[in-house]
Amino acid sequence: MPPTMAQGEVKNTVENRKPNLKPPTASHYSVRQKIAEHRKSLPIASVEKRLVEEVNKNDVLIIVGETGSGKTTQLPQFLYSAGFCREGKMIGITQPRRIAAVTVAKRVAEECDVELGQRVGYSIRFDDSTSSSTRLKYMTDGLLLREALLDPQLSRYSVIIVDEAHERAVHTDVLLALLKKVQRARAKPVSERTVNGNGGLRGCQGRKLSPLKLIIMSASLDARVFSEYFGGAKAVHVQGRQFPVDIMYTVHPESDYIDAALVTIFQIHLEENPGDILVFLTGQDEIESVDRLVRERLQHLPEESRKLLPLAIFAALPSEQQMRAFAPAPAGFRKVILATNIAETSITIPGIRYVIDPGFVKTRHYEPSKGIESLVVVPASKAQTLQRSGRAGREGPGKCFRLYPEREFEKLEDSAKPEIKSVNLSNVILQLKALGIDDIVGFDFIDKPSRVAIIKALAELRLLGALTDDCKLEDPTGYQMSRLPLEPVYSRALILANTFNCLEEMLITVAMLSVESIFYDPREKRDEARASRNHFTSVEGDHLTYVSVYRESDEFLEKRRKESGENKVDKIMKKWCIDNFVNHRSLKHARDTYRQIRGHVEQMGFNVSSCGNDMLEFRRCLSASFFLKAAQRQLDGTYRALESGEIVHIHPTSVLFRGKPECVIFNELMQTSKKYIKNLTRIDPLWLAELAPHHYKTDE
Ligand SMILES: Nc1ncnc2c1ncn2[C@@H]1O[C@H](COP(=O)(O)OP(=O)(O)OP(=O)(O)O)[C@@H](O)[C@H]1O
Repeated sequence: MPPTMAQGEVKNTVENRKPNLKPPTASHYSVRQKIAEHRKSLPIASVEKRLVEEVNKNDVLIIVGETGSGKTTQLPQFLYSAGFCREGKMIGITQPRRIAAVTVAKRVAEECDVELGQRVGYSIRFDDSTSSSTRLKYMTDGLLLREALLDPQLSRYSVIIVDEAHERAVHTDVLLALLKKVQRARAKPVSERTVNGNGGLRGCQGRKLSPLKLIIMSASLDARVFSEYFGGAKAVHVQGRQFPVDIMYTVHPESDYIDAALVTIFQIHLEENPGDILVFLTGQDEIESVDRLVRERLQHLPEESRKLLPLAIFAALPSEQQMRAFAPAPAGFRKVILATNIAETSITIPGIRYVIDPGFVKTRHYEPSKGIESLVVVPASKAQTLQRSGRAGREGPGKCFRLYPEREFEKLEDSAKPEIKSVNLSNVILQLKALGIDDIVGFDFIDKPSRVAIIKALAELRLLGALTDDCKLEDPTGYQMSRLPLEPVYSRALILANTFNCLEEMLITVAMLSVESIFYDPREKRDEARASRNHFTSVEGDHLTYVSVYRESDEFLEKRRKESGENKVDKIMKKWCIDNFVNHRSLKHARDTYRQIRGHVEQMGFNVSSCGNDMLEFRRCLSASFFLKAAQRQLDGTYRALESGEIVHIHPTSVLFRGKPECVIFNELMQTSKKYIKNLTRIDPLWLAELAPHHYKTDE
């Protein structure tokens, strides 16, 4: 698995921004008027008074409303006007996804006619646009969890709104469980608030706090599960949606949904009224190949029909590139936005009138007994499908093209399985431990993860040195690991690299592993691509190769930056990437991630040193870090993963595919036609016993 990042701390505050003092213009008034009319027209507007009353009466309230009814943008404003931010208190609104937190905050700031970062702001991993005047704070649920590490009673908040709860993202589930505890703690008299040890919250003493209001918002109709979890909490339904969306199905199943999506894109482009298109695909690779195919097919159209602009949105894309999809298309052009399910909920992309939904989603699947985590493409659920079509009816009537027959829709699951049931729990458990919650098996989850999954994660955390043998958070390693916004195995790798004097190399590795595909391998030019990358391919494996790609690009960039100046950097980098068959977007993202994680480890007091050309030391450090994922070659040329005993194969994209070394460590195991291991380094098998003796005991 790539080192999927949890949410982290904050930077770049806008505390000192000056207010905008320009006098309003006529066009400003007309924009204000339009916004006021728009707000009044939203279905939620007619129930403002009732919702405020319900929030006053109930400490937990569940609000269910159709997509686009105005929940995310309006409810916080209603509560602000009703006085919930008196005495400097804040309303926190959490989202499962970063992109939603940012774009909705921007929109609400615009609606309130304030500068982003003043009354309305957002806070996501490594990016904080809030100030001391912020009262409506949009953020990811992971970020609020991290805030709870520093302020266990969330004392600055009067209300927390948990949005898109039906998605059941792992952080949302953990957050809801934590909020239940915080609510109880804040309801107690001050003298009883310090609850330590099993199931408690650490450090809850302090001045008197008002009760915390909790609002859970969801578009799906099943509020029951949340209501039961919160002891029969009241649910309110907001009726109505803003604009109708026509749903179209295919007559027959499509054998190739990529091709079907392409055909539909061009049908809409050539035959339908103006309006942008949003297509839901499963991942970066798919998005990039559809992007290429759209551009190729456009070349065969007459000049006047070529005004179609493909744009991408996926998680690994740097924020500023994601934001391009939100800008209006150039005059006369139609945008076609190729997105993963990160564009599925909460967001409004201006201009979208058409949605194309092939009906699939890539999700994580975890087999705790084998410790295997993989990404699998599965049919989307009904709830996801409804969210997708909802993206088309937000500024006017829309159309949604589902690329499967209607009878298939009926067979879909109502909602996706809670993520907590299908992920490696080591990250979640480490966070709970850091929050002072010790009894994980007895913890009050909405849906309990399996006992095997909990036990496996606890064992992994013990092996990584985060927990003691009796599962207590180990000081200082465990605390340091919980502070880094990374999966524990990668946090541990960075801490170890500090002692091996190769922190710089490990930072590069972790950053490069956090992007989906660093190399660009067009099918028709595969040999050419490999040859052009020969000079930075390391016979020792993929990690060392990533380090040399990163370094070479860095050196090249530094040299050119001096020669040509800052503003040409992006162009120069793009050319270097094309020449070397490196994915420009991925490398850019990896460079960003490197800077961010480096900031974190420096804040923790680590000195970023490099082992220079002594790659042996780096390989030993990789072995010490990833010893849980080691594989040994067998007589028939296949490999056996030492931890699970699974028979695995080196993935053809690995630089070790042909080399077939005796023993390797790897980061990712994926199941397609076979079980493949990806991101490998050749190691000496004796290192395992030497560097991880607690796991690989030798018989003497
Ligand atoms: N960035 C934006 N630009 C233009 N209009 C927007 C923007 N964000 C929201 N809107 C408008 O406000 C309406 C309500 O959006 P809001 O996000 O509050 O709805 P919601 O009920 O939370 O929907 P969902 O459950 O789909 O997130 C949208 O349908 C759209 O018309």
